[in-house]
Order: sequence, then C-alpha cells, then structure tokens
Amino acid sequence: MTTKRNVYLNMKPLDEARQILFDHFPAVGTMAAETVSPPDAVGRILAKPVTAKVSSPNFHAAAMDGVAVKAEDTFGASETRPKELQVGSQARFLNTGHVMPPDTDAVIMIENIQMVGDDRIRIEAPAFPWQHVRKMGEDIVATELLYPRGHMVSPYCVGALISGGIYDVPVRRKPRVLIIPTGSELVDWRTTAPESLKPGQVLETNAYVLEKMIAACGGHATRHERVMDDLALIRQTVADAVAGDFDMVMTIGGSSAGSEDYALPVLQDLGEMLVHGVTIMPGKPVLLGDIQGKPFFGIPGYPVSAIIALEQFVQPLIRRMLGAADEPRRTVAVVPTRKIASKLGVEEFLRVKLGQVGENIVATPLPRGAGMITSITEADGIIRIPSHSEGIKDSDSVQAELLRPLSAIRNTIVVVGSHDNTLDVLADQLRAGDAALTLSSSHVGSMGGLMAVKRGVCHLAGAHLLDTQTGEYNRSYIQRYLPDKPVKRVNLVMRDQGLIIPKGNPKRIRGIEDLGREDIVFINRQGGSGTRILLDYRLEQIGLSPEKINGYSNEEFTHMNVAVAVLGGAADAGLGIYAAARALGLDFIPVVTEQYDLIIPEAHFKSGNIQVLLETITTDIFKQRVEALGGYSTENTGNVFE
Ligand SMILES: Nc1nc2c(c(=O)[nH]1)N[C@H]1C(S)=C(S)[C@@H](COP(=O)(O)OP(=O)(O)OC[C@H]3O[C@@H](n4cnc5c(N)ncnc54)[C@H](O)[C@@H]3O)O[C@H]1N2
Ligand code: MOO
Repeated sequence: MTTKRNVYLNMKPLDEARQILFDHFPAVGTMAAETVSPPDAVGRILAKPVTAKVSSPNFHAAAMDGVAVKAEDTFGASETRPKELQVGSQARFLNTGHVMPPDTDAVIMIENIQMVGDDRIRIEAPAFPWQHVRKMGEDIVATELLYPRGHMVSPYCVGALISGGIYDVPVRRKPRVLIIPTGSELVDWRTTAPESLKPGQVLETNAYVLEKMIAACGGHATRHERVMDDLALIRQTVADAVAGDFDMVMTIGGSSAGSEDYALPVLQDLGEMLVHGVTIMPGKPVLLGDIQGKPFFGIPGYPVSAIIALEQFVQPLIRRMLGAADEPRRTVAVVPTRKIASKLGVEEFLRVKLGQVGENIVATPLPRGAGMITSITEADGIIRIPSHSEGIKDSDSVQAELLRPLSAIRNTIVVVGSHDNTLDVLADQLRAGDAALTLSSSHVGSMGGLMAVKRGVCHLAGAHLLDTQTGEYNRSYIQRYLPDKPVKRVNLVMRDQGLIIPKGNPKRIRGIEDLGREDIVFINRQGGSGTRILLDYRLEQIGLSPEKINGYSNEEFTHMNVAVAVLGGAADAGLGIYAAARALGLDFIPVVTEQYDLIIPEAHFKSGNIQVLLETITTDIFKQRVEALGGYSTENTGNVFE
C-alpha cells in the first residue's frame, strides 16, 4: 500500500474546465451513423438530414363521410333554390379516407344531403373546391426535409418517419461508456441482504445511477463489477477498457486526495491529465483526462458529487459526440426561506425544495452533504451560488434550475417546522387522493416553523411547544411570536414522549422518577428543544432536581441520536418519541402525551389545497395508519382552535 497522496494541482472554474474538455475533444457529431427502424429510433439522434420518400397522403382523399362532387356542379344551390345531382355521375358516395373519384374535387358531408328517390340527392348549399378533401401531399411532400441532422427522434416523429417512407432511420451510434466503480468497501446489492450489511460496507449505487443518466442523454453504459482499491488492478481494468471498444471510460471513487485514491495515478500512467479539481461543490475532485485519444473521467465517489460531475462534463460531451443540442434546464425566480451562506471561491449546487406560497415560489435548502443522495432525490430545483458570492439573503430573488415541472410545484403544500412521522403518512395519503398533492416538509424545529409562518414562506407549520406555566401547547407561543399574523391551529396528533431504554429494560427503570438513581446514566436533548422543555417541566412537577441526574448535561440534537446513544450503551435512558425507540428495536416507557398541531395562516386556510389536507387528516384511513405506527392518538385530530 502506498502512502503517497495526491494534491490538486490546479483547480479550475467550471466554465474553464468544460472548455478544456470540449476543446480537447472537438467531438461534435463524430459518432458513426447506423440505421434502425422508426420505433427503435425514438430517443436517438439523426446522423443525416431525413427527406421524405413518399408524399402523405399520396392521393387526394375524402376527409369526411358523404358524397364526392365537382364543386362547379353545386354552385348556386341555396335553401330557397336547392339543387339536385345525379348519383353515379355527378355525386358519388364515399367514406372518410377513400380515394376521390376522377373529376371530383369536393366532399359534401352526409348530414347535409337529402335523398330524392333512389338515385338523386338534394343540396341546399354549394360546395367550394377542395372542401373536405385531404389533398395529395397535404401533410408530407416527397423530397421535403422531415428533420435536420442532430434532431432527437420523439414518439410523435415515428408517425412522420413511417408516413414519409423512411423505414431505415440513420442515427448516430450510441457512445459506449464503461463505468468502473472502485473501492474495497463497496458491496453488490444483488448479493448482500440489507440486514447483513456490516459497518464499513457500502452498497454500490453510483454505477447504476450513472448508467441510467448516460442512457438518458443518448449513450450506452456498461457497469464493470467493483474493483478493489488496488492501483495495479484499477490500472489494468482501465487499460483493457480503453483498448477494447469503449468510446469513453470512467472510474467512480478514489478521485480525491486519500492514500487509496488511485484515479489520478492511473491516468498519469496511462494517459494525459487535462483537469484535476474544479471549483464546484459537490463534484470538486473530478478528474478529466485523455487515454489514447479517448475521454477518461475520474468521477468523485460521493453520490451527489458523482451526479453533478456527470451532468456537467460527461453528459454534455456525449451530446456533442452525438451532434445533439444541449438541453439547459428551465429556470424560475425563487425566494429562499432563509439566508444561505456559501463558500467563497466555489460554485455551489444547492439543492432546494420549492413550493408556491402566495405570489412567490419559495425555496427551502436541503442538507448540503455530497454523500446524501436524498438531498438530490428530494430536490425540486438547484440554486447555483456563484463562486464570487458568499451566499444569498432570504430577501434575494434568485434563479433556480427546475428538476420538476412548475405545475407539480404549484401542487405542493409547504410545511415547515418540527418533524413528526405522521407527516409521512399524510404525504402518502395526499398523493393518493384525487388532487394528487405533494407535501413538502422541512424540519427546522417548532420555533423555526413559527418563524417561517411569520415570514410568509410556508403554507403551514408543525409545532409542539409546551407552555410550562399553563400546560397548554402552542397557543401562547402563537400569541407571542405571531401577534400580527392571523392563524388557525389544527391538531394533527397527540403523541407519546417517553423513556427510550435498552431492550428488556435491564436496569428495571419504571419512569422519570428513576432518573435520579445513581446507577443510571441519562442522555438529554439540547436546550430549547420541545422535548427538553417537556423534561424540565416534568422534573419540576415531580420535584426531581436536574443535578441529581447523571448525564443531564450530555445533549443530543435529535430523537434518533438519543436512541443511538441508548443502543450503543452510552446511556441507560433518554427522552424521545416512540418511533425512534421502535426504529432501533429499543423499549419505551410512555411519560407524557404531547400535542402536535398544524399552524395555518388564515390567508391559506380556505385554499383548496389546505382544505384537501384538512379533509385528509380526518379520514378513517389516515387515522388508522397513524394509530398503527404506535405511540400516537388521533382523538383530537382535525380539531380547529382559533
Ligand atoms: N483531504 C481531503 N479529503 C477529501 C477532499 C479533499 O479535498 N481533501 N475532497 C472531498 C470531496 S469534496 C469529495 S467529493 C470526496 C470524493 O472523493 P473520492 O472520489 O476519492 O471518493 P471516495 O473516497 O472513494 O468515496 C467517497 C464516499 O463515496 C462512497 N462511494 C464511492 N463509490 C461509491 C459507489 N460506486 N457507490 C456508492 N457509494 C460510493 C464511498 O464509500 C465514500 O463513502 O472526497 C472528500 N475527501
Ligand atoms: O466537492 Mo465534494 O464533491 O462536495 O463532496
């Protein structure tokens, strides 16, 4: 094993790095042509201009059911002076699509004629020439251009291609790409049961994601099995791929500066490095190179970094090789829900949730870790914060690239505040309903939710704020923090908070009163959290002083982290919701039932989407699903407080 580490030689801004790549591979439309059938051409790029071989229709055709006539013979007909025509010579019955008989140039619809005996018809209006006739070549004229080269064939195009007699469609061959995931920690999902995953093992995902993304832009990718962190092995795999019939090769992982990051040494051994390191985030350590005239990419291992690197470099290069146009994403002006700091000197691809609240489309930032695939799967858009900017203010209107259509974003209810698992049930039920609404929730704590209501950047907030003076939830906080904001408060659920303890309760804890025992170590929540307020309130009620509790000053920030501390043996008990205990197979002693409400500004309360939400939470199916989670009660669900 080598201990030599790579250093980023010369980080380039995104535009410059792209230019270096495109200049080095001036590959526009270089893929050879091949022919495929019209249906198989869908999604492919035309290698040549396509001109029609035949006209469509290739004869004059009746466009309506009725009689074919010579327009001239009908001139002068009116209601007061109807005309009669002889069937067989002056008028011939035919149906939509039939060939027009010789010497006819118009069709009169069947409903506009009267029979006179067996062989004459009466009309009360003249026909004008070519009325209700689809003339030869009306749709497509033989020899005319159907599509220029570089056009992407759509399902609609198949109709025009076949009608125009193009049965062999010239398209560019798909660039063949080999994807080589590297990393000794990677395991194959097909041979690894999820329960058997050991610490240190990571399910290989990127090769699958990239394979589909390459297919989406017109390439064809092959996934190599994962290669261990072994310089010689990776080098051999890359060398074989380049010598074979792949047009492009990429490794995933090992692109940065770790002692086992081999993408750069492999490239240096086999070819020429063009760029190592781009001032973007995620995606910084991407490596661009040339091995024997073929593009080589060292794609960073973090899932979002891999996706961004692919979108910024690989997909555009593939489109160029195919001679296809670039497909910039639509952008829309959005207002961030809070101010967002960003590092100077790097262009950040910030993933955001979007929703239309009042006049504005508001953007809530998602977690920024490049290792979090959900930060991009949950995203509706991407805000690109330029490298010269230290971030964006919450009042700034900025552009976001859209990952979902605007119509879907307008159909989204934005809820901000404390997290609760029943919101997931609600999201699912809302989507299954006739309106197919999306619930987009951001978890910033109860107070964060109230502040979002105050600033008008959400449709509603979820909160469970206990007033220790009165024992009431939320009301006094609303009075205090939202004095000028008329809101309605609707109960979503009552939920159990309780002691999360090890399976089997080895220390025979009975309740909060036991937290003062000398043999028990507690794990606390951070000051200001709803749960901490609750604990302190409860301790005061039973007259147990915090100093008596071992571990009272050890704080965690989430219910799950409290449960993890208990599971790992760092603590014997912590206060949290039942769902967290259940997720880790721990035991739970209910302590109090707390109230979780939805706080809805009057301005939104009457809106159709909110009314659907309020109906949904009172349905039996919603309540049953919530009760089935355990630790919840729906006795007050849907109750409205002014
Ligand atoms: N000292 C420094 N460390 C790191 C830097 C740096 O500048 N200095 N850059 C960080 C950045 S930014 C990124 S991005 C990562 C990417 O580095 P690598 O390309 O070397 O990626 P790995 O270390 O191999 O893997 C990172 C992470 O992703 C997981 N992974 C890798 N491949 C796959 C795959 N095919 N499917 C699923 N997951 C994968 C891997 O297990 C790691 O957890 O480096 C930072 N470090
Ligand atoms: O820049 Mo790395 O690609 O964020 O995680």
